[in-house]
Amino acid sequence: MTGDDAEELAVEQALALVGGRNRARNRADDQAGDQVPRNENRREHQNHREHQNRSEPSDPHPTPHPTPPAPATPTPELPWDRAQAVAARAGRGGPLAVVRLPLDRALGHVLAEPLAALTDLPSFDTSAMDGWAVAGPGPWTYEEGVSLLAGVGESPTAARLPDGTAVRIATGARTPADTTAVIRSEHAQVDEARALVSTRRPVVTGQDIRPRGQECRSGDRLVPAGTVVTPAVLGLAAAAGYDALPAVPRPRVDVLVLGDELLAAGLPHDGLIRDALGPMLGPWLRALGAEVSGPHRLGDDAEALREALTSSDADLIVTTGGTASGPVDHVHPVLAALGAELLVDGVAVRPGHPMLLARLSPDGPHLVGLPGNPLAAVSGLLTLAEPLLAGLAGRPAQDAYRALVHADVPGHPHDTRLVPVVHRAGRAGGRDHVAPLRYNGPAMLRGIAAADGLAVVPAGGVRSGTEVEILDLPWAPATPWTEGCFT
Ligand SMILES: Nc1nc2c(c(=O)[nH]1)N[C@H]1C(S)=C(S)[C@@H](COP(=O)(O)OP(=O)(O)OC[C@H]3O[C@@H](n4cnc5c(N)ncnc54)[C@H](O)[C@@H]3O)O[C@H]1N2
Ligand code: MOO
Repeated sequence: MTGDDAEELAVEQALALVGGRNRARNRADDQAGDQVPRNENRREHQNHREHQNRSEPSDPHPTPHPTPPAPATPTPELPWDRAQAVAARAGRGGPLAVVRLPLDRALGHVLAEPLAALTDLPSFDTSAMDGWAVAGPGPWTYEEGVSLLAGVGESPTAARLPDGTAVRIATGARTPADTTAVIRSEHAQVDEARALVSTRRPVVTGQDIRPRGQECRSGDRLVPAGTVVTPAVLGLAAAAGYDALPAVPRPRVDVLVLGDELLAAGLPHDGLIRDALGPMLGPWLRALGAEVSGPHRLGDDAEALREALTSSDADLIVTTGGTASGPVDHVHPVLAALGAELLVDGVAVRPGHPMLLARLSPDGPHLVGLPGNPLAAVSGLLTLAEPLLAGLAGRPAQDAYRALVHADVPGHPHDTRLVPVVHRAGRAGGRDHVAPLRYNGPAMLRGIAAADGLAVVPAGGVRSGTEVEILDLPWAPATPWTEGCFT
């Protein structure tokens, strides 16, 4: 068994202990990763790290080890939902820029202003069917060879339809003034010899006519600011007279991948592994509406990291790895050296608890530090980067939704868990639900690759049949369309 496997096993064993019968806050049970006190004196606290694994004095089953003094001012990890809220607030902090984008470049952007109709829709009374425009009660006489077609301006012969007459009309053609109704061609009897049209069906005034302004009047608000420009919004905007849309520019994101052990190609060898995050984060962040630069692979080089942070002109820098306190984990020391403000420094969530959110300077970019373990990085992406980007892009937060979970899902003793799930339709009268997926250890992507969401599992776990909050993945149907999502 590799070290990683052993670590996963330890995590799963710890989680298996939980399932409702051991919900006491007991850090000694936490084999998923011991707790790093979060404050500015991280190095000082490393000296106390060995003590963090031991039972607290209130533990009903204390270990025989002596209890060390607690660190002076430990900053607890933020609860998961608070961390999400801090990130969302950080994203909404500044005024939004507005650009006017031609329709063919606006897909996936967020509307900076409401879309107000520039015209009535339809902009004239329109035939909804191919058939006959008629005036008054039938039968109606018609003039051979005269047809009203879509796209043709007002016909002098048919600008007004006299009572008792009919004119051939195509779907989308403007109806002449005084038209009572349109008779569909399949409902009309045409007596060519007498140039007479009749119908056996009752004729309702206005039938198959789309009156001007039926869908909207000029100036009506069609969709609000904050709407993501989908293909349908593009169609509506074009119909309503727009050539360009007022949009919030995409937030620019630099992706910095840290780690000397990472290979950009080929098979793992000699202790080196493939970088799984570089290829994943660019498309994922684009799917969240960002314009992405990178991945820039910096190795474990504090100076390269400092240089990349100070020279970035992005709105958000996303780093991967180096968030913990190993000898080459440079994120915290470099942020401290730059005087960055830590808005979130550790979150009570598994996987991903070392994730962090910082602001490099009061008007500088934000930085989301994703832990290196790949599923932990996904957790940080959804907890911190997604709400932050939603704010920067002017996109309203998605309403949280819940779904039934089929199967008991073990919880962490005191932290939230994010567990890959897949939506399943209820069979034989059963309700739609989500099923948790295996291979959900912090270093694994096998579960999330098969998932369409992450279940937010509260501390202690949930029983089968419980409703849990679901975070959609960007490729799940409920999420906004963005151009180049998978390119
Ligand atoms: N003493 C402690 N050690 C660790 C703790 C802790 O609380 N105390 N937390 C553990 C947890 S939980 C996580 S998550 C990781 C976070 O570590 P870092 O953010 O510093 O990440 P690294 O140490 O650089 O890497 C961790 C792991 O992930 C692999 N990795 C990194 N980058 C990539 C990548 N781009 N693609 C694929 N795999 C990657 C790396 O090789 C390591 O195996 O810290 C624990 N340790
Ligand atoms: O449990 Mo860590 O947060 O591996 O992700």
